[in-house]
Amino acid sequence: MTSPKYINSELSNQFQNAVKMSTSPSASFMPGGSPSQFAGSPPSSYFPAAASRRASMKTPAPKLLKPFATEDIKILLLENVNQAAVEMLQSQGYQVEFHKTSLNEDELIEKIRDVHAIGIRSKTKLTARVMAEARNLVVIGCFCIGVNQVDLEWAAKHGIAVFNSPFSNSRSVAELVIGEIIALARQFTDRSNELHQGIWNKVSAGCWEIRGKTLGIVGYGHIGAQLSVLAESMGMSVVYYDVLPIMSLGMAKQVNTLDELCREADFVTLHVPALPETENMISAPQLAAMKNGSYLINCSRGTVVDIPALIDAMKTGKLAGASLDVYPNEPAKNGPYFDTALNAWFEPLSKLKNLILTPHIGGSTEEAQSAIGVEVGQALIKYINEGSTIGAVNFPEVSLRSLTLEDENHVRVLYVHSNVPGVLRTVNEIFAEHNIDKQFSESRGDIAYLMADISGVNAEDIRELYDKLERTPFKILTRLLY
Ligand SMILES: NC(=O)C1=CN([C@@H]2O[C@H](COP(=O)(O)OP(=O)(O)OC[C@H]3O[C@@H](n4cnc5c(N)ncnc54)[C@H](O)[C@@H]3O)[C@@H](O)[C@H]2O)C=CC1
Ligand SMILES: O=C(O)C(=O)COP(=O)(O)O
Repeated sequence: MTSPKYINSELSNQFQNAVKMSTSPSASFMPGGSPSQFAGSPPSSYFPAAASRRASMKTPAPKLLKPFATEDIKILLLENVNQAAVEMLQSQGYQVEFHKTSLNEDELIEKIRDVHAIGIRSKTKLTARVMAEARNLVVIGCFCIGVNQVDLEWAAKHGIAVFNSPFSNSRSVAELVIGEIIALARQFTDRSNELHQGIWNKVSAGCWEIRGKTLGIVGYGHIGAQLSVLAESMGMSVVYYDVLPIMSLGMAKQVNTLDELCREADFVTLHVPALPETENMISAPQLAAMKNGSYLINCSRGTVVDIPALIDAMKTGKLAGASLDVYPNEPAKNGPYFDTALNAWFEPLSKLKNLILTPHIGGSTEEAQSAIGVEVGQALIKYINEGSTIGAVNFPEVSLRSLTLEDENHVRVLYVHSNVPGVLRTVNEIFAEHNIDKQFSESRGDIAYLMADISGVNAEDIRELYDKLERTPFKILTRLLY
């Protein structure tokens, strides 16, 4: 990491000056944080002992160490993340800036510059270009399942941990799909639209029960497996295709190829992540392999279905219906128009019969959103306050017991580094003069992460530890909590 991250407001005059030059939080900040000592471009990456004591003096109990002045931490929350998360983060004393929508790239670059943490959902694209502008960012919270919107590798290589909520909205998606299967089989969105226009159209031709039909699930993960159980309970047979061999639930049967699944299923539903391998996974050849008069449902990602090919299959009657919740270019905020300039296929699509179009609402239920808010909010707090990376999607997972105020002469070292030979020897030489209470290290690909609790250190020792770790050639990010 070229630009270090956190301020030391006590131990260095240079840093103190930076702190004095800093501005108060802008008017758009949510209430809850106290006036900030936040430096525009903080020159150091460690947390101040005196500031932490200041913070803990303000809140004497409980005895969980606030290892820095929590009110210095800035968090940007986009895309209307749930209020449960907003309140949790505010209650830590962090400065929380909240926006209902995602931001375009220029706005995002402007906003991300000084924040330590950002919370997003599926719309906000955190590209290398955007993240490179973030001077203090140490953690990203994706308040959703998908993490394809973040350049995970770049983030890891620059010491930025990414967390998500791997299954808090799975049930909501599975229930939506069950609703869509019945809606498509009975053409009920068409009947409803007709009656809204005063047209009574009582028909049974082309309308079916779902009992006894076959559901083909592509991607038998959290959502696919949950859906499998629900579908069987309603009398459907289930086949699934996955790149991994996965134990089936109930009577579901794994098939060997996508082609086989397409040939067997009456309903094909997609539950794979956005990956290069899943791009246009359902295109003309797969649609051709599907049964005549079958149905397609996509609640995964817009990249997975080739929409022009789907339009053709609907127009020829090959498909009797389809349901889309996700699209290649989704708008940043709610509003009257879908951007037809970006999505030339939108107009022909919108005119098709028995085609359900929903605005990416698969995970949008009260239950899912509050559970996600709590889960990701907690992960952010654990990482910021304690360095725990349990549940991170791009980082080695490491945790040590919670910090306490038992020993004031204690420091927790968080050291993200390149996974190369010789690091532990070097680091342990740096630690050698002190008492290491606990140390844990884990690697993931090119990145490794070491946490160590060291006791019997004074402010000077801490400063020295920090400087020495910062000078190591394999360092990506050093944070000290005390
Ligand atoms: N519409 C919405 O609001 C929501 C959409 N999603 C999307 O649904 C996706 C799936 O979610 P989960 O079930 O939680 O994910 P998961 O990670 O639990 O399961 C995905 C499954 O897909 C399989 N897979 C990966 N590549 C594959 C390939 N090329 N062919 C066949 N199988 C493949 C994996 O092995 C895994 O079993 C998410 O990645 C997200 O993009 C998730 C939540 C809400
Ligand atoms: O959880 C996911 O991956 C989703 O697609 C839901 O995204 P959202 O939180 O609605 O932007």
